Amino acid sequence: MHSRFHSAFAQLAENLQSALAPILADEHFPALLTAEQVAALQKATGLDEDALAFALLPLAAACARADLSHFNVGAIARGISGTWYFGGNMEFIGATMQQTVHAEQSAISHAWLRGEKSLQAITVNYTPCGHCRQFMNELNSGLALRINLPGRAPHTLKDYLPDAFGPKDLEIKTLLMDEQDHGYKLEGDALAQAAIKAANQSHMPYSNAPSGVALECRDGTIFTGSYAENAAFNPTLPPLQGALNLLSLNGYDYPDIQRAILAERADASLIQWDATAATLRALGCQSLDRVLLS
Ligand SMILES: O=c1ccn([C@H]2C[C@H](O)[C@@H](CO)O2)c(=O)[nH]1
Ligand SMILES: [Zn+2]
Repeated sequence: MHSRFHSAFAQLAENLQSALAPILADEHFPALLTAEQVAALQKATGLDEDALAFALLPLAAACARADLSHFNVGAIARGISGTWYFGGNMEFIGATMQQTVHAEQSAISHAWLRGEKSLQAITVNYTPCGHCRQFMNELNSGLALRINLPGRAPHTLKDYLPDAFGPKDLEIKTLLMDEQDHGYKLEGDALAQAAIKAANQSHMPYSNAPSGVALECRDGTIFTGSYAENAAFNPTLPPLQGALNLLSLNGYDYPDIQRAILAERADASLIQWDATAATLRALGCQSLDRVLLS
């Protein structure tokens, strides 16, 4: 089991610990539970889905990388496929606060990048901040998304974001997690192709500037992140954040990054290159290349 889970795991109920132990045994447990695993955990614990998600939250919070605040937020996004995706907040020392990933964004981006088509619910250990409520309002589940918080009755995003501003106000019909393919040809080596593929799936209806990042670890594993824009612009999740989030959730660390590639258009209205290079440099990674989409 990855060391970040040790103390949270030790505090879980015994029946949950026994059922989870084989799932968590892999150092690179992908921080998600398939529908079958969720069903098995329910059977072992007698918990309903909502109660099980709350019981698992300490493990999601253990995925947080809150090196600045030491405030660990955990979230579990439940996909319509039945898979559950963990998320934790990520802070990047040596970068800017704007690079931070909130736990809700982490879980949602995780689900999206793993091919989930829509979300049913999200369980979080603290009340979601305004930025996260706005981020969630970009999703194709819309205001119907269920939000479960400890000690509160389940509500929907509609309750937590009254009088909402969103994609509709800008006449945008394609929403986050809707299937998208911007059709750029896959070229170059495997890492370059992974970055282009991620850019092809990006959600950028406001700028029309696709981008994707691919990170290669020393053991050859590749993680990709797609750019996810938001109607309110600032809650946008850059492509590097998506890739770093997956890498970290899968039990890898920044020194494991061997090579990084950003795919974007040279003539785009918004450019990721400088922010991507700056954040990677802060994490000790100097080897960033750029593939130009054309
Ligand atoms: O809804 C929230 C509010 C805050 N945080 C994180 C961001 C930052 O890392 C830390 C302090 O705000 O908590 C979240 O992940 N979700
Ligand atoms: Zn937030």
